[in-house]
Amino acid sequence: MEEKVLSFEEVSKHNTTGDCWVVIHGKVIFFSLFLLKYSWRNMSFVFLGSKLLDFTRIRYGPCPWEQGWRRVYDVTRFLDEHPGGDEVLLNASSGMDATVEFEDVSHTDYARELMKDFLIGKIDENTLPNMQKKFTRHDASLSNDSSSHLLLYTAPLFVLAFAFLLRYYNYNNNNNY
Ligand code: HEM
Repeated sequence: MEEKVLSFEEVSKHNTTGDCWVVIHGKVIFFSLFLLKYSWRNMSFVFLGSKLLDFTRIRYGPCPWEQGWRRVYDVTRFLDEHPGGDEVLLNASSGMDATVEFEDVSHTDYARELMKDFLIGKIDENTLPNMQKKFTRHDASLSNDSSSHLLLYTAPLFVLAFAFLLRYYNYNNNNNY
C-alpha cells in the first residue's frame, strides 16, 4: 500500500493528549552498534571510526542518502502505556524531529517492533523547516554553517580512510613477524 505523505506543519498540530503524533527517523543505523554486534579481529579500530561517524550524524544530521526516511507515528493510544511516560511523547510531538531523543534512550528491539503499530505515514521532506532537516535536539543550538555541511559529507570518507589505514598497518605488522 502507498505510504501516506504528511507535511511537517500538519503533523505539528497533533500535540495534545487526545491526539499525539511524533516524527522519528525510520531507519537510523547506528554504525558503531552495528559493528559491535558483528565485530571480529581488528574491528575495534573500525568501531572507533564509526563512533565518530555516529557523532557527526547526531550533531550535523543524517547522511545525504538517508533523507526521506522520517516516519510519523500516531501514539495517542500509547500515551498511557508508554514506559517512558506520556510527557516525553507530548513534548516530542510539538513540531520536532524526535529521533535523537528516541535513540538516546536506546529503545529495545521490542519497542521498535511496537512502533509499527503506530505508523501512519512519512514526512514530506520539502515541508521541513531548515533546522528540522537535521536530527535536532530541541534546544536549537546547532549551527547551520557551511563547515558543518562539509563535515557531514567528508566524515564517512575519513572513517573509511582511517579503517583502511589501520587494516594496512595491521597487515604489514603481522607479515613482519
Ligand atoms: C512510537 C514511538 C515509541 C514507542 C513505541 C516507544 C516504546 C517504548 C518502550 C517499549 C519502552 C520500554 C523500554 C524498551 O523496551 O525499549 C520505552 C521507554 C522509554 N521511552 Fe519510548 N517509545 C516511543 C517513543 C519515544 C520518544 C519519542 C521518546 C523521547 C522523546 C521516548 C522516551 C522513552 C523513555 C525516556 C523511556 C524510559 C527508558 C527507561 O526508563 O530506561 N520514547 N519506550
